[in-house]
Amino acid sequence: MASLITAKAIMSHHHVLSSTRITTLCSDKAIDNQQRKTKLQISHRFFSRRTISAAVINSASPVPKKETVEDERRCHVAWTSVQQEKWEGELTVQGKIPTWLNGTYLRNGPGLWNIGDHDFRHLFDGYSTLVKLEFDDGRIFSGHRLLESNAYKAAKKHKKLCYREFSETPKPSRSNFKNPFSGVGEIVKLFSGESLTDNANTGVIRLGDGRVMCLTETQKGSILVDHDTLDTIGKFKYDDGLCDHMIHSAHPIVTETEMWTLIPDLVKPGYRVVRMEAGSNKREVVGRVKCRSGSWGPGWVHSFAVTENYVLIPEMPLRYSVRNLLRAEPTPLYKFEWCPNDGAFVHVMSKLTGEIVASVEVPAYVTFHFINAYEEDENGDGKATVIIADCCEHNADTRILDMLRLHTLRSSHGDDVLPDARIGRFRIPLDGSKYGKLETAVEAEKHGRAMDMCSINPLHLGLKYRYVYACGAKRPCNFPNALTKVDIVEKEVKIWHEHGIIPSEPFFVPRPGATHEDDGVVISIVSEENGGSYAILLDGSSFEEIARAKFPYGLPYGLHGCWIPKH
Ligand SMILES: CC(=O)/C=C/C=C(C)/C=C/C1=C(C)CCCC1(C)C
Ligand SMILES: CC(/C=C/C=O)=C\C=C\C=O
Ligand SMILES: [Fe+2]
Repeated sequence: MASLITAKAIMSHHHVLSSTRITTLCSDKAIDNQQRKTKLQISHRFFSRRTISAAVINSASPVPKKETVEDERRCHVAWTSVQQEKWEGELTVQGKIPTWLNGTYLRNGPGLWNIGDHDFRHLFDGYSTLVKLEFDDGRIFSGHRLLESNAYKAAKKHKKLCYREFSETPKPSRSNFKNPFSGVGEIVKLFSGESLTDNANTGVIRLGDGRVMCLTETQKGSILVDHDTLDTIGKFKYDDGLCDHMIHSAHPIVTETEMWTLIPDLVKPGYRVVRMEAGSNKREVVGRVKCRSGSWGPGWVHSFAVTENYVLIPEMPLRYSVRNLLRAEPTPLYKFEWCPNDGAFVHVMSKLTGEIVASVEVPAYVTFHFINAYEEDENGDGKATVIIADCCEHNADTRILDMLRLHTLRSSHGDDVLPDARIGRFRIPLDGSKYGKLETAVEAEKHGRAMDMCSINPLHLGLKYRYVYACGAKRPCNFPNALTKVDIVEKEVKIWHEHGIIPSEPFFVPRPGATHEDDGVVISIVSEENGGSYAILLDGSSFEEIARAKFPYGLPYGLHGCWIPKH
């Protein structure tokens, strides 16, 4: 079977699409490489020859020459760059989409890992690629598109890396090689934010006022998009003086009325807790917390949690490191360092007053993602005595960061090499105690000792809740390869898995009017071993398949998504 497929023209009330040639790569092993490259060049409108062939060979740097063909055969489409900048079309649905599900699921993630002659090293380096699934009366209109960040546009124009990505630093220009002051210049560019990426490849959120924004950990990587066309609208301009802090959490907490986020301070280690009203571009500082550890840098903060009345600020022992920030070549911990001897902490701030109401030392932990948090009133007098906060916890093992290197992900030999993870549950007393607890919420074996990329019913944000949807594992694996539903009250787990798949974050959408927490659907996009991919819809309660819709081409792994209801 040839690996070129033509997507038919599709017309609907607002979709007038031209016929688009699209390409799958890993599906047809027999096709001759050279022939394949030629076809790609013909069918491809956007990428340079080198970009295409690099994507075909799909090599992570550095890969010995003789390995490339083997690598290509082994390579999973999850770690294969998208083959064109955009595509749009209707997907054929198998099964039945619930009639109430009308709106758009938008997913962001790194989808292009090479530019010019340069192959990226880490999963988080890739250029942002948006994928949409528009549910319309039982039909699915889909598409993907690369985000037009300055980092991506510059890379395309100059055919090289131009900004600092998660693990990569652009090479100094030739004229700067012999310049003894170029090092100082690089430091200035780093600390002024000039050299930092705006490649907003981590998540996408819908603000309460309806604006849709892609995000990463650099503040300049806050980019507005049109969720229908996937067009890049432009930078989100924060109308406050807080951008000089350069970085923020990649996971703000958004409701219909407000957005909360954390801004780490690299100079005076601490975090600003900020709030922005829906409709505004101005973040207000609600409070500031100083880091407790004596180390130079604040703990890395990818995400955090809120309850009804409090903001939880994690201070992980995985800390920003000035030494590693200044290094051109990455270390196994990239921009961070592991400082367990300096302690691990969680701080709790009042949303109303900005006061710190608890600051406890906890056992060492490593987490990208907080799941949820809530207040508990143990005395039954209406006053919160303890805060419960759950996160995807990697057993205080920092190896997970380096496991997400593309070469490691691509060269899977069926070995069981994914480090164990669990649902870590913090208990943070509000009585002035010095210590908090960190326990395993549900026996990790039940979800294959993998746990990340979580979602909950958004109506339970900051409140007591029961169900976590996340990626788990069917071992052996080198990456989470199953979808899981965890009942954290009954401590039961449901698993959905098919051989050879890599599913992205299971995203829960509640049914309007539902009275049960798990009454809704779970959406995920699955990359298949044979080079294909499909969108899957699971029933939120039974966790069984309701419908699926195959893409006419393979899509890579993606990170986080959001739901934009149709009004
Ligand atoms: C994709 C994801 O989850 C995380 C992306 C993180 C990024 C792009 C971090 C970038 C950074 C720099 C370019 C230098 C300063 C530190 C840091 C925020 C890690
Ligand atoms: C994909 C991932 C971890 C998987 C490990 O089990 C973490 C992603 C973090 C960024 O959003
Ligand atoms: Fe994330």
